[in-house]
Amino acid sequence: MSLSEANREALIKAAFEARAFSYSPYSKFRVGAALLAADGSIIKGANIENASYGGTICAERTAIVKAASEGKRSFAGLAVVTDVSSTISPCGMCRQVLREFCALDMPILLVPSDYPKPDNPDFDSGKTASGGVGKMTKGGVKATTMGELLPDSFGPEHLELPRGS
Ligand SMILES: O=c1ccn([C@H]2C[C@H](O)[C@@H](CO)O2)c(=O)[nH]1
Ligand SMILES: [Zn+2]
Repeated sequence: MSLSEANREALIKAAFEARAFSYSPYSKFRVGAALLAADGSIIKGANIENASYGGTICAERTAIVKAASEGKRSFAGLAVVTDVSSTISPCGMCRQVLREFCALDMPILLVPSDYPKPDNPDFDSGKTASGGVGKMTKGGVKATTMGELLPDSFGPEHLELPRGS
């Protein structure tokens, strides 16, 4: 699976738009996520914090729960942007929640807050990002996939397996 250039740009723009609605008075760390659904629509989500702290919901889960609860359960890509210029990866809990609905080869774009970063030989090299999964791509975007972020994962298909007695 791969994203067209137009879809990639639309998804990145939507992630920035989503970030504007972050409710993050405690961490002051805004996050925006945008999911491209199989029907071509884009669903946005922001992190929504809570005075209890533990009730906080990340941007990625906001987006996927918004989508799934409106009947969209098949996706072609995800983009995530935060307030920092290094690329930030979804937390463990979000990876598992995304895994429920996203194919292992679904592209995930991790976008720096200063996107597009100026040209740099590494940014279009397709090199593996240092110290982790994914490839560096145009504008400083780290491109990875669901399966790279959550290898050897547990998913809905495993509940269909025959059970031992
Ligand atoms: O991938 C991430 C990482 C963090 N956060 C949120 C949760 C919390 O509101 C704030 C700080 O952890 O950032 C996200 O939304 N997505
Ligand atoms: Zn998360």
